[in-house]
Amino acid sequence: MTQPKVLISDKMDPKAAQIFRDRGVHVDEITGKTPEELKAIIGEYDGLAIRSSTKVTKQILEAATNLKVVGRAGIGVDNVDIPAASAKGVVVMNTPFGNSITTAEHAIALMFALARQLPEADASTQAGKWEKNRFMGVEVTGKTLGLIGAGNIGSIVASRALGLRMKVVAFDPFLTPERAVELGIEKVELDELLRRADFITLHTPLTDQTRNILSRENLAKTKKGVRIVNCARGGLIDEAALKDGLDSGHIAGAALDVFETEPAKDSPLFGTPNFISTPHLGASTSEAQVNVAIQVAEQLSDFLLLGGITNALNVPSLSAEEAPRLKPYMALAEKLGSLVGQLTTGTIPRISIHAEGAASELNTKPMVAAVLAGFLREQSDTVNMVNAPFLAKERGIEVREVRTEKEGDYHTLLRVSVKTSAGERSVAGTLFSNAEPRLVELFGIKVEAELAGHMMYIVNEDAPGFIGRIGTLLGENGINIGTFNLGRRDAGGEAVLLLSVDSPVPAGVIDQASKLPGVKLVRPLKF
Ligand SMILES: NC(=O)c1ccc[n+]([C@@H]2O[C@H](COP(=O)([O-])OP(=O)(O)OC[C@H]3O[C@@H](n4cnc5c(N)ncnc54)[C@H](O)[C@@H]3O)[C@@H](O)[C@H]2O)c1
Ligand SMILES: O=C(O)CC[C@@H](O)C(=O)O
Repeated sequence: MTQPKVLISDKMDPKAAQIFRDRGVHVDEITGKTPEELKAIIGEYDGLAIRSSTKVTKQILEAATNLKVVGRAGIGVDNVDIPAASAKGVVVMNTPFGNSITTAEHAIALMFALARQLPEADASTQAGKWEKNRFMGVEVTGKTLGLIGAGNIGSIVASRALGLRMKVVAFDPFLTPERAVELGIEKVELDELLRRADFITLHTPLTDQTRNILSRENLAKTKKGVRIVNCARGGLIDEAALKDGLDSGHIAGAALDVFETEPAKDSPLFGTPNFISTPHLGASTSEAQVNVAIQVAEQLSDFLLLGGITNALNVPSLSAEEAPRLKPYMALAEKLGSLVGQLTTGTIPRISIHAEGAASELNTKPMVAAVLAGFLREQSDTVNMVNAPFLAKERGIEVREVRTEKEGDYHTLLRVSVKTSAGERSVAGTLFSNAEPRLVELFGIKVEAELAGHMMYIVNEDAPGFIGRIGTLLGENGINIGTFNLGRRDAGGEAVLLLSVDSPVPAGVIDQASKLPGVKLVRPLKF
């Protein structure tokens, strides 16, 4: 076996390089390269270890002719084009949990800095002003902390805040009532959190649902005098509205570790009184950096030397023998899970995976994990096939697995059913030519669709003229339709339409589509 080569392209604790060397992996540490410079050298490497500075784009991946694995020493992988990596067969791994405590501590530090105006008081004192009367702070004891996102980091923040004798309310649609009780926090809706919180701290991934969650409209609903901390991802807050809220005095303070555009070298917020910023330092402690460096080096070495897969975001853990047969089933399972995840809201007490015909004879565990990973990806960008079953358990989702050897209409079939407040809902798919995943049933309606790229799901009354109207609307907005899949319960009854489109459908167009005559529901989908 030739010695695998790994490139560390972002500043990382030296323990990572040491582990690679000790395990017999060749390692180069070359940081600070431009994308063009990285493109020129990436072809030499089997593995790439990164933090957040390196952007692993489609272009970089195209030039990475030998690359087998990308390892993110950290949690968020928004700097990696995962679909492009998957398409190239490059495994993407992260190191969940390694920096959670550190990031939670940074959020608490920023909360205190806001409460006592520490940066401004420090600058004034060191300027020789001794402005004792200018800096009147607030206590955090007895105040209400509003947590948006109560996952790994959010729940650590909650425990620290409770230790500070704060009251903690949380908005997280995927937080079960049992978990909230276990954490000692109160689960509330977003509007209630905005109304009640003295401090707000954000701990969600950046997804289509969380983008701009503190929009201008939502910021206006906050309590006067609120203080806001964001150590999660830029893009969760409307920065212009935040600036206006600080200027008007409605918002008493804001601290951002993350910005919509990074590095943030110029922002209208800079210089605003009661605004504090740090340059994405959430994970920057020696302890966290040692944790994530060790984890990423061990994971990449295991993969390159032994084929072991840990904390992968785009592939299941599989043995070498099973892999070829299971691969198309995994893709089908992931897509069905993702479809259900995108089309259901709120907490789900049960998810069932039913393998029928040929599928029932295979190892269904990775398929179940793939369904769960696809389903939970809407809620957490750190989920993978390894941690999806644990995450499902933590969220109180009962997972059922059923096998039926007898074939039905199809030689092989996977069915995913979820229990919702509206009853049991299920989708099913098969493999065409034993390799190509196809959706064949959607909530009781027969369809035949490939789940890929950007799509639209529409429920409408089956009536003449509808297809023309939706086609015209998309055409007028420059959106090209790739495929068109129709299904209906009965003639003149409820019909579903699954469209694949060549580009994302803007929210405004979704809104217009939902107002077309006879339309009951429109949802954008992404696979
Ligand atoms: N500043 C930094 O340096 C730094 C360091 C580590 C992590 N992070 C970021 O912090 C964030 C949280 O990380 P984590 O490890 O806690 O992730 P996590 O996946 O454990 O938790 C995310 C939580 O957000 C919740 N959520 C998802 N959609 C939501 C919605 N629409 N509304 C409210 N809640 C929603 C999920 O249910 C989940 O509980 C991530 O974006 C991560 O990239 C930043
Ligand atoms: O590597 C860093 O410094 C930031 C890491 C952080 O954003 C993460 O998502 O883990």
